[in-house]
Order: sequence, then C-alpha cells, then structure tokens
Amino acid sequence: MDDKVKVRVGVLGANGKVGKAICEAVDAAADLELVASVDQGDDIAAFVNSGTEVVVDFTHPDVVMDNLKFLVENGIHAVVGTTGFDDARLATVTEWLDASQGTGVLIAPNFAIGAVLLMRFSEQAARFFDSVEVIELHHPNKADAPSGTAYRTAGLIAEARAKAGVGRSPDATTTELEGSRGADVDGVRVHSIRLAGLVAHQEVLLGTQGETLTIRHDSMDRTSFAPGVLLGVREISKRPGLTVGLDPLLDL
Ligand SMILES: NC(=O)C1=CN([C@@H]2O[C@H](COP(=O)(O)OP(=O)(O)OC[C@H]3O[C@@H](n4cnc5c(N)ncnc54)[C@H](OP(=O)(O)O)[C@@H]3O)[C@@H](O)[C@H]2O)C=CC1
Ligand SMILES: O=C(O)C1=N[C@H](C(=O)O)C[C@H](O)C1
Repeated sequence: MDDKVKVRVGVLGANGKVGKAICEAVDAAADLELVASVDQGDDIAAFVNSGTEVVVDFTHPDVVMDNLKFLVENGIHAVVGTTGFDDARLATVTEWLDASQGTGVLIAPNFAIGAVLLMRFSEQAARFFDSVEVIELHHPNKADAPSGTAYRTAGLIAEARAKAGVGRSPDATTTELEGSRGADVDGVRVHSIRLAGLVAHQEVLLGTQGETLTIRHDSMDRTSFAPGVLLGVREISKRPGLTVGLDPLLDL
C-alpha cells in the first residue's frame, strides 16, 4: 500500500501493557503507520511534530484528561481506552470538541468485541429479572475499581430497568461488614476481584423465580483489545465530536 494513504498513528502509554499490544497491532496493519510512541516522561508534542492524525491513549485515569485537552487543541483525533470517565468528564470533553474544527474522540470502556456484546446483552436482559449483580475480575496491577467496563455495564443495566419500571434488586441485608455487598453503581451492586494470573473478566448475574442467567466475558490476553482499537483508528476521522463506546462503529 502507498505510504501516502496510510493513517498516521501515535500511541500514548506506548510502554504500558495495552500500549505495547497496540503498537504491535498498528505496525502489523498495512493501512496504518506508527509515527510516534509516547510514554511517561516523553514530550507529548511529538504527536504534533510527527504529523500524527490519530492518537490511541492507554495511560492512567489521572492523566488522560490533560492528554485529551492537548490532542483536541491540536486537532488530533483520539481513540481512548483509558478508564475514569464519568458524566462530568464526558461533558468537559464535549465542550472542548464543540470548540474544535471537526476533531473526533472515541472513548470506549472496553474495546474487546465480546465485552461490547456482554454490555449489550446485559442491557437487553436487565428488565426481565428481579435481581442483577456485576462481578469484575482483573489483574492486581489495575489502578481503578470498579473497572470502567463494570461501571458502564451497571449504568446501562440501571437505565434499562428504570425505563421498564423495574426497581432495585431485592436485598434483605440489614447488617454488613462495610464493602461486603460491593459498590453501588446507579443502584446496581458491583464486586471487584483483583487476582494474580487474571487479565480482564466480567460476569453479569441475573436471577428471577426459579432461574438464573450468567453472562461472562474473558479477555485472555491484551491482543483482544487491538481489533476494536484499530477499527476506532480507521473510523474516528469520519466521526467529529464525542463517540462513547464501540457500539455505533459495530452498527449495534
Ligand atoms: N478500554 C479498554 O478496552 C481497556 C482499557 N484499559 C485501561 O487502559 C489504561 C491503561 O491500562 P494498562 O495498559 O493495563 O496500564 P499500564 O500501567 O500497563 O500502562 C500505562 C502506561 O502509561 C504510562 N503513562 C502514565 N502516565 C503517562 C503520561 N502522562 N503520558 C504518557 N504515558 C503515561 C505508564 O507509565 P508508568 O508506568 O511509568 O506510569 C505506562 O507505561 C487503564 O485505565 C486501563 O483500565 C485497559 C485495557 C483495555
Ligand atoms: O485495566 C484493565 O486491565 C482493563 N481496564 C478496562 C476497564 O477498566 O474496564 C477494560 C478491561 O476490563 C481491562
């Protein structure tokens, strides 16, 4: 393929666990060119100097907003896997994008196709069951709890149940050791496991009279995030403004 038509891609967090997998995937893609890799201590201006068109960010919730501000101000599209986005952060990013000239930002809590489908299936199932709880299981080096995926899943479940007029899951607990019932995310209980040997896993447990349904997804390694990220890289320039989640890019 002619070099001129390759999308010029940069990676932020390039030495990290996911960043490394993304650099390899970009290198292996005939239509993409890795033109800048930035990690802790490097100068983010490298993206401007190298003419980067799209930056992929897998860094840390504490730094991702500064990164995004810089990218939007410089008209560079962004595909963001870093977690930590609540409604307030998303609103801030939208404000920045409103003032930009057609820059696109995709923020997705999980780029693995199976995890995207898990979120969709959970949303669809949520109104049919009295009870629903989420368990997310990750490697012990993860900084945030609950995971971005669990946070988003619980939000989607809560929204679907509210729309259908389904109340909170029944729970007679009156005495508890703090934390034993997990975190309350929009009225949905979310439990976080951190265990050596794991990568990224999630279960959504639903129950009603005489039956339960368990929906589970497992990322066995970090290459699972690459196809979704590359899809975002190829599509984001056609989607000015903020896109949340991979769903619209998959026609879901
Ligand atoms: N959406 C998705 O599909 C997925 C999202 N994630 C999320 O992505 C993020 C990263 O995960 P992971 O790769 O496991 O984490 P790692 O800690 O392995 O990698 C993060 C990398 O970013 C670097 N870094 C930190 N601050 C900066 C900065 N200001 N500029 C440039 N680089 C920086 C870190 O350097 P140092 O170590 O020196 O601080 C590190 O090399 C997390 O929020 C995680 O939850 C993870 C998997 C999938
Ligand atoms: O930190 C991780 O590893 C992951 N983070 C994302 C999250 O918080 O949901 C996505 C995936 O679960 C892996």
